[in-house]
Amino acid sequence: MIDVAVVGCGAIGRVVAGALHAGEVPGARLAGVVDPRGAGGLPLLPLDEAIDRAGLVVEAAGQRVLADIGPRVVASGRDLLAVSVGALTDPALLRRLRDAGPGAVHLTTGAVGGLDLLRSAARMAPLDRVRIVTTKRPAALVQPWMDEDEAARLRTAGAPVEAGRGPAREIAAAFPRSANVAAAVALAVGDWDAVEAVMVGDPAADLTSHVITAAGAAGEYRFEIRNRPAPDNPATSEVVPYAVLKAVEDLATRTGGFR
Ligand SMILES: NC(=O)C1=CN([C@@H]2O[C@H](COP(=O)(O)OP(=O)(O)OC[C@H]3O[C@@H](n4cnc5c(N)ncnc54)[C@H](OP(=O)(O)O)[C@@H]3O)[C@@H](O)[C@H]2O)C=CC1
Ligand SMILES: O=C([O-])CC(=O)C(=O)O
Repeated sequence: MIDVAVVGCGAIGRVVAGALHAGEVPGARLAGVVDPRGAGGLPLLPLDEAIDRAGLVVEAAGQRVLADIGPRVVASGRDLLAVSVGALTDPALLRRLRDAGPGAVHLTTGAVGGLDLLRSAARMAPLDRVRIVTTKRPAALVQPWMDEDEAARLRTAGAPVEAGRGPAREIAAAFPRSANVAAAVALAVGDWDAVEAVMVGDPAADLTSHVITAAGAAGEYRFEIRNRPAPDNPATSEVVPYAVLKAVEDLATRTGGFR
């Protein structure tokens, strides 16, 4: 049985911690939740105690928190399941997490699919022309670094507007609550520079979409994902905590079963 600590009790962490606490994940149980805002009735722990008690720490709190706590978690010998994978745009953090050990780092597939096939194709030969176009409700894409005009252009958009376009490394850092998937694609193809990310705000986007395209010697790929936004955080797709729970279950039941 793995004891799991969940850091961050928002749209993702609350569902993950709730399912673990209710005994819904074979081989895993909740050690506690870390969140300065509280844990909505779930057992709340200070970070140090959570790391102490857990075999696996799930980060579901944001890119800055992953950067702050990640190296410490793996250095303590606990495994880390990272949700805010856009933090890995920082090469120094990526290196520290890779080298820190003895705990291992696992990444959730989060809001997207197709990463396994992209990884296989890139292993055969480098992929080029990799792109991810993310379309969400415009308000979810407003960022603190935007000037008034840019933020207003998004907030009042009556039609789709491009909010950002560039290398996955830049876009995943510029939209930390919305473009972790761009980092996930770059990590899957093993090349930050090969992946272009485009962020679109669309007032008619009832569903959040991620369209991933890639081409290379292995073939041509197009994955279109259309996710329902989480009711309490429209920047996050509702399916994400279930991707986390699937990863926790896979880690907890490494022997036997079908994946
Ligand atoms: N890989 C993927 O596909 C996806 C990744 N994400 C990533 O997951 C993150 C979490 O998403 P979501 O649950 O929707 O976000 P929420 O904002 O709903 O929840 C995050 C929670 O973490 C809390 N928190 C902040 N700092 C800390 C800290 N130091 N320790 C513990 N808890 C803390 C927040 O509190 P407060 O509000 O007070 O800051 C909040 O309660 C996003 O920021 C994003 O980076 C999201 C969607 C998809
Ligand atoms: O949940 C989503 O659809 C994607 C997202 O916010 C992210 O990658 O940060």
